[in-house]
Amino acid sequence: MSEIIRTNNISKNYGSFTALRDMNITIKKGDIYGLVGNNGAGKTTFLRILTGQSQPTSGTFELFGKSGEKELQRARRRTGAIIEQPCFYPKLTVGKNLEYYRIQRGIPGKDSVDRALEAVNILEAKNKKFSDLSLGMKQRVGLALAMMGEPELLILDEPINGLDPSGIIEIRNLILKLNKENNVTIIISSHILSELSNIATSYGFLNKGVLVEQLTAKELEDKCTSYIEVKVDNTKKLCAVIEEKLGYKNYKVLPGNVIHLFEGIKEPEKVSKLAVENGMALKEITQKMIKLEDYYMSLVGGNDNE
Ligand SMILES: Nc1ncnc2c1ncn2[C@@H]1O[C@H](COP(=O)(O)OP(=O)(O)OP(=O)(O)O)[C@@H](O)[C@H]1O
Repeated sequence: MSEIIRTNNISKNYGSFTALRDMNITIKKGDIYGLVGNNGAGKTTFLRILTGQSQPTSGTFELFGKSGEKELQRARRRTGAIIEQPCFYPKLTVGKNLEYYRIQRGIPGKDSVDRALEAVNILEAKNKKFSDLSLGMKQRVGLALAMMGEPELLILDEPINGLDPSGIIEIRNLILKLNKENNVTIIISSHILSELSNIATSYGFLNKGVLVEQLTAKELEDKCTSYIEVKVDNTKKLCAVIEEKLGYKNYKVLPGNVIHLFEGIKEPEKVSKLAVENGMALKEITQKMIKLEDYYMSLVGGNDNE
Protein backbone atom coordinates (compact mmCIF):
# COMPACT_ATOMS: atom_id res chain seq x y z
CA MET A 1 0.00 0.00 0.00
CA SER A 2 1.76 3.12 -1.15
CA GLU A 3 -0.66 5.81 0.03
CA ILE A 4 -0.36 6.72 3.70
CA ILE A 5 -2.79 9.66 3.71
CA ARG A 6 -5.59 10.45 1.31
CA THR A 7 -8.16 13.12 2.07
CA ASN A 8 -11.43 13.62 0.25
CA ASN A 9 -12.77 17.18 0.29
CA ILE A 10 -11.98 17.88 3.93
CA SER A 11 -13.50 21.15 5.14
CA LYS A 12 -13.47 22.72 8.58
CA ASN A 13 -15.61 25.61 9.75
CA TYR A 14 -15.33 27.47 13.01
CA GLY A 15 -18.78 29.03 13.21
CA SER A 16 -19.19 30.98 10.00
CA PHE A 17 -15.43 31.03 9.37
CA THR A 18 -14.03 28.45 6.92
CA ALA A 19 -10.55 27.40 8.04
CA LEU A 20 -10.21 24.60 5.45
CA ARG A 21 -12.10 24.20 2.21
CA ASP A 22 -12.32 20.96 0.20
CA MET A 23 -8.81 19.83 0.98
CA ASN A 24 -7.55 16.93 -1.15
CA ILE A 25 -4.09 15.74 -0.23
CA THR A 26 -2.32 12.51 -1.05
CA ILE A 27 0.82 11.48 0.80
CA LYS A 28 2.74 8.43 -0.35
CA LYS A 29 4.81 6.01 1.69
CA GLY A 30 8.35 7.34 2.06
CA ASP A 31 7.40 10.95 1.37
CA ILE A 32 8.61 13.93 3.31
CA TYR A 33 5.60 16.09 2.59
CA GLY A 34 6.04 19.82 3.17
CA LEU A 35 2.78 21.56 4.02
CA VAL A 36 3.53 25.21 3.40
CA GLY A 37 1.33 28.20 4.18
CA ASN A 38 1.32 31.57 5.90
CA ASN A 39 0.19 32.03 9.48
CA GLY A 40 -3.49 31.21 9.69
CA ALA A 41 -3.53 29.26 6.39
CA GLY A 42 -5.00 26.22 8.14
CA LYS A 43 -1.95 23.96 8.58
CA THR A 44 -2.52 23.20 12.26
CA THR A 45 -6.24 22.74 11.69
CA PHE A 46 -5.49 20.13 9.04
CA LEU A 47 -2.87 18.28 11.10
CA ARG A 48 -5.21 18.24 14.14
CA ILE A 49 -7.84 16.56 12.00
CA LEU A 50 -5.34 13.89 10.96
CA THR A 51 -4.41 13.15 14.56
CA GLY A 52 -8.04 13.05 15.70
CA GLN A 53 -7.78 16.15 17.94
CA SER A 54 -10.41 17.80 15.78
CA GLN A 55 -13.17 16.58 13.48
CA PRO A 56 -13.73 17.83 9.93
CA THR A 57 -17.02 19.65 9.30
CA SER A 58 -17.30 17.66 6.08
CA GLY A 59 -15.20 15.30 4.00
CA THR A 60 -13.42 12.07 4.85
CA PHE A 61 -9.89 10.74 4.89
CA GLU A 62 -7.93 7.53 4.94
CA LEU A 63 -4.90 6.80 7.09
CA PHE A 64 -2.92 3.73 5.98
CA GLY A 65 -5.91 2.95 3.75
CA LYS A 66 -8.29 2.92 6.74
CA SER A 67 -11.31 5.16 7.27
CA GLY A 68 -14.18 5.28 9.75
CA GLU A 69 -13.59 6.33 13.36
CA LYS A 70 -12.74 2.90 14.82
CA GLU A 71 -10.37 1.94 12.02
CA LEU A 72 -8.80 5.40 12.12
CA GLN A 73 -8.15 5.10 15.84
CA ARG A 74 -6.25 1.89 15.21
CA ALA A 75 -4.35 3.42 12.28
CA ARG A 76 -3.37 6.37 14.49
CA ARG A 77 -1.36 4.00 16.70
CA ARG A 78 1.04 3.80 13.75
CA THR A 79 1.44 7.57 13.89
CA GLY A 80 3.54 9.95 15.99
CA ALA A 81 2.84 13.67 16.16
CA ILE A 82 4.03 16.97 17.50
CA ILE A 83 1.25 19.49 17.07
CA GLU A 84 1.70 21.71 20.10
CA GLN A 85 4.93 21.67 22.06
CA PRO A 86 4.55 18.76 24.47
CA CYS A 87 4.77 19.61 28.18
CA PHE A 88 7.79 18.18 29.90
CA TYR A 89 8.54 18.40 33.60
CA PRO A 90 11.56 20.71 33.82
CA LYS A 91 12.96 19.15 36.99
CA LEU A 92 12.72 15.57 35.76
CA THR A 93 15.31 13.91 33.55
CA VAL A 94 14.66 13.34 29.86
CA GLY A 95 14.35 9.60 30.50
CA LYS A 96 11.82 10.06 33.33
CA ASN A 97 9.76 12.47 31.24
CA LEU A 98 9.54 10.02 28.36
CA GLU A 99 8.84 7.11 30.71
CA TYR A 100 5.91 9.11 32.13
CA TYR A 101 4.44 9.51 28.63
CA ARG A 102 5.18 5.89 27.75
CA ILE A 103 3.07 4.68 30.66
CA GLN A 104 0.36 7.30 30.07
CA ARG A 105 0.03 6.27 26.43
CA GLY A 106 0.24 2.55 27.13
CA ILE A 107 3.25 2.00 24.90
CA PRO A 108 4.65 -1.46 25.70
CA GLY A 109 8.30 -2.21 26.46
CA LYS A 110 10.53 -0.20 28.84
CA ASP A 111 13.20 -0.09 26.15
CA SER A 112 10.86 2.05 24.00
CA VAL A 113 12.31 5.14 25.69
CA ASP A 114 15.90 4.22 24.85
CA ARG A 115 14.97 3.29 21.30
CA ALA A 116 13.20 6.62 20.78
CA LEU A 117 16.17 8.54 22.20
CA GLU A 118 18.49 6.56 19.97
CA ALA A 119 16.35 7.29 16.93
CA VAL A 120 16.89 11.02 17.46
CA ASN A 121 20.56 10.65 18.50
CA ILE A 122 20.20 11.87 22.09
CA LEU A 123 20.53 8.73 24.17
CA GLU A 124 23.38 10.43 26.04
CA ALA A 125 20.94 13.06 27.34
CA LYS A 126 18.69 10.48 29.00
CA ASN A 127 19.83 11.35 32.54
CA LYS A 128 20.00 15.12 32.03
CA LYS A 129 17.43 17.36 33.63
CA PHE A 130 15.02 18.65 30.97
CA SER A 131 15.48 22.27 32.11
CA ASP A 132 19.24 22.03 31.48
CA LEU A 133 18.83 21.32 27.75
CA SER A 134 19.30 23.76 24.87
CA LEU A 135 16.24 24.65 22.77
CA GLY A 136 17.48 22.38 19.97
CA MET A 137 17.83 19.46 22.41
CA LYS A 138 14.37 20.14 23.86
CA GLN A 139 12.99 20.02 20.34
CA ARG A 140 14.66 16.63 19.89
CA VAL A 141 13.10 15.30 23.07
CA GLY A 142 9.75 16.28 21.54
CA LEU A 143 10.71 14.31 18.46
CA ALA A 144 11.76 11.35 20.61
CA LEU A 145 8.32 11.45 22.23
CA ALA A 146 6.69 11.39 18.79
CA MET A 147 8.95 8.49 17.80
CA MET A 148 8.00 6.37 20.81
CA GLY A 149 6.22 3.23 19.70
CA GLU A 150 8.16 3.38 16.40
CA PRO A 151 5.54 5.06 14.22
CA GLU A 152 5.47 4.70 10.43
CA LEU A 153 4.10 8.23 10.03
CA LEU A 154 5.25 11.41 11.77
CA ILE A 155 3.09 14.53 11.79
CA LEU A 156 5.15 17.59 12.69
CA ASP A 157 3.64 21.06 13.02
CA GLU A 158 6.33 23.72 12.53
CA PRO A 159 9.09 21.78 14.33
CA ILE A 160 11.70 24.22 13.07
CA ASN A 161 9.94 27.31 14.43
CA GLY A 162 12.13 29.44 16.67
CA LEU A 163 15.36 27.51 16.10
CA ASP A 164 18.65 29.18 15.21
CA PRO A 165 20.33 28.22 11.89
CA SER A 166 22.38 25.39 13.40
CA GLY A 167 19.29 24.09 15.21
CA ILE A 168 17.41 24.15 11.91
CA ILE A 169 20.14 22.09 10.23
CA GLU A 170 20.15 19.59 13.11
CA ILE A 171 16.40 19.03 12.95
CA ARG A 172 16.49 18.81 9.14
CA ASN A 173 19.21 16.16 9.27
CA LEU A 174 17.29 14.26 11.88
CA ILE A 175 14.14 14.30 9.79
CA LEU A 176 16.12 13.00 6.82
CA LYS A 177 17.61 10.25 8.99
CA LEU A 178 14.22 9.17 10.36
CA ASN A 179 12.88 9.09 6.82
CA LYS A 180 15.80 7.18 5.30
CA GLU A 181 16.93 4.89 8.11
CA ASN A 182 13.71 4.33 10.05
CA ASN A 183 11.49 4.39 6.93
CA VAL A 184 9.17 6.97 8.46
CA THR A 185 6.83 8.91 6.19
CA ILE A 186 6.71 12.52 7.36
CA ILE A 187 4.31 15.40 6.98
CA ILE A 188 5.88 18.62 8.18
CA SER A 189 4.38 22.10 8.14
CA SER A 190 6.14 25.42 7.89
CA HIS A 191 5.41 28.99 6.91
CA ILE A 192 8.91 29.28 5.42
CA LEU A 193 9.34 27.29 2.23
CA SER A 194 13.14 27.49 2.23
CA GLU A 195 13.23 25.66 5.59
CA LEU A 196 11.80 22.61 3.85
CA SER A 197 13.43 22.97 0.47
CA ASN A 198 16.37 20.69 1.20
CA ILE A 199 14.34 17.85 2.62
CA ALA A 200 10.79 17.71 1.25
CA THR A 201 10.02 15.27 -1.55
CA SER A 202 6.53 16.70 -2.13
CA TYR A 203 4.77 19.92 -1.29
CA GLY A 204 1.29 21.18 -0.65
CA PHE A 205 0.77 24.94 -0.68
CA LEU A 206 -2.05 26.11 1.50
CA ASN A 207 -3.55 29.58 1.25
CA LYS A 208 -6.48 30.76 3.36
CA GLY A 209 -7.72 27.22 3.85
CA VAL A 210 -7.38 26.20 0.20
CA LEU A 211 -4.75 23.81 -1.16
CA VAL A 212 -3.60 25.90 -4.10
CA GLU A 213 -1.01 23.47 -5.43
CA GLN A 214 0.40 20.03 -4.71
CA LEU A 215 3.56 18.96 -6.48
CA THR A 216 6.72 16.89 -6.15
CA ALA A 217 10.08 18.44 -5.33
CA LYS A 218 11.21 17.67 -8.88
CA GLU A 219 8.16 19.41 -10.34
CA LEU A 220 8.81 22.42 -8.11
CA GLU A 221 12.45 22.49 -9.17
CA ASP A 222 11.43 22.35 -12.84
CA LYS A 223 9.00 25.21 -12.33
CA CYS A 224 11.73 27.31 -10.77
CA THR A 225 14.40 26.47 -13.32
CA SER A 226 16.24 29.44 -14.60
CA TYR A 227 16.22 30.38 -18.24
CA ILE A 228 17.85 32.82 -20.61
CA GLU A 229 15.74 35.62 -22.00
CA VAL A 230 16.84 36.77 -25.43
CA LYS A 231 15.47 39.83 -27.18
CA VAL A 232 16.43 39.78 -30.83
CA ASP A 233 15.16 41.33 -34.08
CA ASN A 234 14.47 37.97 -35.75
CA THR A 235 13.35 35.23 -33.37
CA LYS A 236 12.61 32.72 -36.13
CA LYS A 237 16.10 32.99 -37.53
CA LEU A 238 17.79 32.78 -34.12
CA CYS A 239 15.76 29.68 -33.19
CA ALA A 240 16.79 27.98 -36.43
CA VAL A 241 20.45 28.83 -35.81
CA ILE A 242 20.54 27.65 -32.18
CA GLU A 243 18.78 24.45 -33.13
CA GLU A 244 21.25 23.79 -35.93
CA LYS A 245 24.49 24.92 -34.26
CA LEU A 246 23.84 24.21 -30.58
CA GLY A 247 21.20 21.49 -30.82
CA TYR A 248 18.90 23.37 -28.39
CA LYS A 249 15.23 22.45 -28.78
CA ASN A 250 13.89 23.51 -25.41
CA TYR A 251 12.82 27.12 -25.93
CA LYS A 252 9.70 29.22 -26.06
CA VAL A 253 9.03 32.16 -28.37
CA LEU A 254 7.01 34.93 -26.77
CA PRO A 255 5.40 38.06 -28.16
CA GLY A 256 7.65 41.11 -28.53
CA ASN A 257 10.56 39.23 -30.20
CA VAL A 258 11.47 37.43 -27.00
CA ILE A 259 12.83 33.89 -26.67
CA HIS A 260 13.01 31.99 -23.38
CA LEU A 261 15.75 29.42 -23.66
CA PHE A 262 15.84 26.56 -21.15
CA GLU A 263 19.11 24.99 -22.30
CA GLY A 264 22.69 26.22 -22.06
CA ILE A 265 21.64 28.49 -19.22
CA LYS A 266 25.19 28.90 -17.94
CA GLU A 267 26.57 29.87 -21.37
CA PRO A 268 24.52 32.81 -22.70
CA GLU A 269 27.60 34.03 -24.59
CA LYS A 270 27.25 31.11 -27.03
CA VAL A 271 23.85 32.43 -28.06
CA SER A 272 24.95 36.05 -28.31
CA LYS A 273 27.96 35.03 -30.41
CA LEU A 274 25.74 33.07 -32.82
CA ALA A 275 23.26 35.95 -33.11
CA VAL A 276 25.99 38.42 -33.97
CA GLU A 277 27.80 36.05 -36.34
CA ASN A 278 24.56 35.50 -38.23
CA GLY A 279 23.84 39.19 -38.65
CA MET A 280 21.04 39.56 -36.11
CA ALA A 281 20.52 42.57 -33.88
CA LEU A 282 20.70 41.32 -30.32
CA LYS A 283 18.85 43.76 -28.08
CA GLU A 284 19.23 42.03 -24.74
CA ILE A 285 20.27 38.71 -23.25
CA THR A 286 19.71 37.99 -19.53
CA GLN A 287 19.77 34.99 -17.22
CA LYS A 288 16.53 34.66 -15.27
CA MET A 289 15.90 32.76 -12.07
CA ILE A 290 12.66 32.14 -10.25
CA LYS A 291 13.46 31.92 -6.57
CA LEU A 292 11.58 29.29 -4.58
CA GLU A 293 10.20 31.96 -2.23
CA ASP A 294 9.06 34.08 -5.19
CA TYR A 295 7.25 31.12 -6.67
CA TYR A 296 5.60 30.48 -3.33
CA MET A 297 4.60 34.11 -2.95
CA SER A 298 3.08 34.06 -6.45
CA LEU A 299 0.85 31.24 -5.21
CA VAL A 300 -0.06 32.41 -1.74
CA GLY A 301 0.53 36.16 -1.83
CA GLY A 302 1.44 38.22 1.23
CA ASN A 303 0.78 37.39 4.83
CA ASP A 304 -2.43 38.94 6.05
CA ASN A 305 -1.28 38.69 9.61
CA GLU A 306 1.89 40.69 9.22
N1 LIG B 1 -10.67 26.79 17.66
C1 LIG B 1 -10.76 27.76 16.76
N2 LIG B 1 -11.82 28.61 16.74
C2 LIG B 1 -11.95 29.58 15.82
N3 LIG B 1 -11.02 29.82 14.85
C3 LIG B 1 -9.94 29.03 14.83
C4 LIG B 1 -9.74 27.96 15.77
N4 LIG B 1 -8.58 27.34 15.47
C5 LIG B 1 -8.07 27.98 14.40
N5 LIG B 1 -8.87 29.00 14.02
C6 LIG B 1 -8.64 29.90 12.88
O1 LIG B 1 -8.50 29.12 11.71
C7 LIG B 1 -7.48 29.67 10.86
C8 LIG B 1 -6.43 28.61 10.60
O2 LIG B 1 -5.70 28.41 11.79
P1 LIG B 1 -4.48 27.40 11.89
O3 LIG B 1 -3.95 27.43 13.28
O4 LIG B 1 -4.91 26.10 11.34
O5 LIG B 1 -3.44 28.05 10.88
P2 LIG B 1 -1.91 27.71 10.65
O6 LIG B 1 -1.70 27.65 9.18
O7 LIG B 1 -1.50 26.54 11.45
O8 LIG B 1 -1.21 29.00 11.17
P3 LIG B 1 -0.09 29.19 12.31
O9 LIG B 1 1.20 28.98 11.61
O10 LIG B 1 -0.29 30.61 12.72
O11 LIG B 1 -0.40 28.21 13.40
C9 LIG B 1 -6.95 30.90 11.57
O12 LIG B 1 -7.62 32.03 11.04
C10 LIG B 1 -7.35 30.68 13.03
O13 LIG B 1 -7.57 31.92 13.68
